[in-house]
Amino acid sequence: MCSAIVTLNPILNYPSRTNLFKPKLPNSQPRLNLWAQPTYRMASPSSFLGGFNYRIRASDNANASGDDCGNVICTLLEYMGKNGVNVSDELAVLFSHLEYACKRISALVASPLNHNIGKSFSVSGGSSERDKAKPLDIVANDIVLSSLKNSGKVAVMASEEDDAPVWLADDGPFVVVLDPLDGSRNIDASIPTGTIFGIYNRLVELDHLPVEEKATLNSLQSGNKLVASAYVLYSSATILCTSFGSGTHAFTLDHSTGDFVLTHPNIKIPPRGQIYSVNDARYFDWPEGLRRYIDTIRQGKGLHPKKYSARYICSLVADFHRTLLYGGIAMNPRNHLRLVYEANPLSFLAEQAGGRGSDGKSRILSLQPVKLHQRLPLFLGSPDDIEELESYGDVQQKINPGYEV
Ligand SMILES: O=P(O)(O)OC[C@H]1O[C@](O)(COP(=O)(O)O)[C@@H](O)[C@@H]1O
Repeated sequence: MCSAIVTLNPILNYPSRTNLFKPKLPNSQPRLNLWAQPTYRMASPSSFLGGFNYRIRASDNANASGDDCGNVICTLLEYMGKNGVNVSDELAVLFSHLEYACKRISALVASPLNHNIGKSFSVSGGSSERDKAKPLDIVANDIVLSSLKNSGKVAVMASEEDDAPVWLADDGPFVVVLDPLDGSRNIDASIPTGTIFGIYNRLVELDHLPVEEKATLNSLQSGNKLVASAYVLYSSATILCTSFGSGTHAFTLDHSTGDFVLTHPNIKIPPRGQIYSVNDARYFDWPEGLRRYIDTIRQGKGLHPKKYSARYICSLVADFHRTLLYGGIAMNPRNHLRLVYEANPLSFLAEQAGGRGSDGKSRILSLQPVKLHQRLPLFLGSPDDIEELESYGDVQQKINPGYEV
């Protein structure tokens, strides 16, 4: 873990860069030398955090293997290199393009112009008014699609916003599944939103199949085959939280340099929390087991003898991010969230942080998706809380009348 000392520098010192958000690794650039000259900056540059002096000190329990970059400011790109988790160059290129896409989405959701986007769009689809894609969903989807195309590393992209997966490159080593802008109906009130993505290897044994078929089958891989996953939270800070299969780590966007900087190495979810997160206006549609569980923990009569508190933003990435840091359970007990685009990537991050992802009965990552847009009940969080919840048996909401709000 790192500890930080932050002091205010009265002279704001933004670097005069014109290309803050350009991808660092254009597709065409050969990357043989990617890690040869690490660009570590020593701590305390006065420009960092737009005028804050910031020192990072490795604390006693800092990862001895050095995978948190030790005592220096460490960007996501650096972290992926030799002194960090040492992912393949191909995965690093893909991630740098995803990073770029998410910076663009971050700028978009914070832009004073985003409310105008709705006026120039008409969006169809969705079974109810609330299920319709919003204009920003479509724009975010296009941003990610173009970044993935440019990366040259992706065979197929399957997005929550598209009816079918998009085949991009026969020789792309990866498959990307994503929800480009989760919680977008919160945007008009400036409530946090997020992007979620999961990355699989392309299944080369399917290469001979027709494009449509191999695109679908590649995208329907079970969550335990994930190579990496991540979410990006667009909130008071823009945070990219990721796992490459060796722990869960979060990076915060430094708007003054355009870098995602490692701020939460090796996140460990508390074994138990004291917060439950659910839309409890649905209480009367819940099964008896779930009602009993929530009634019990609210009163402090559960296995953890403390009264639980409720927090519900109604934006999955934000509710999950808080749960990862503080512990407890983030849940949506009805068939609403998607296995492929949301439940699998977030369960991977939860497990890598010592937590769990469950549908109320089974481990999410062990489920075999049968449909791209398959929905299911989702419970994410602290291992002891999830275990206690599951012991109530009947926690999946079967009544799903289609809520207006
Ligand atoms: O209406 P509910 O059941 O509270 O669902 C809220 C959940 O739906 C979401 O908005 C996702 O739904 P969409 O994919 O339809 O946008 C999550 O961000 C949020 O956690």
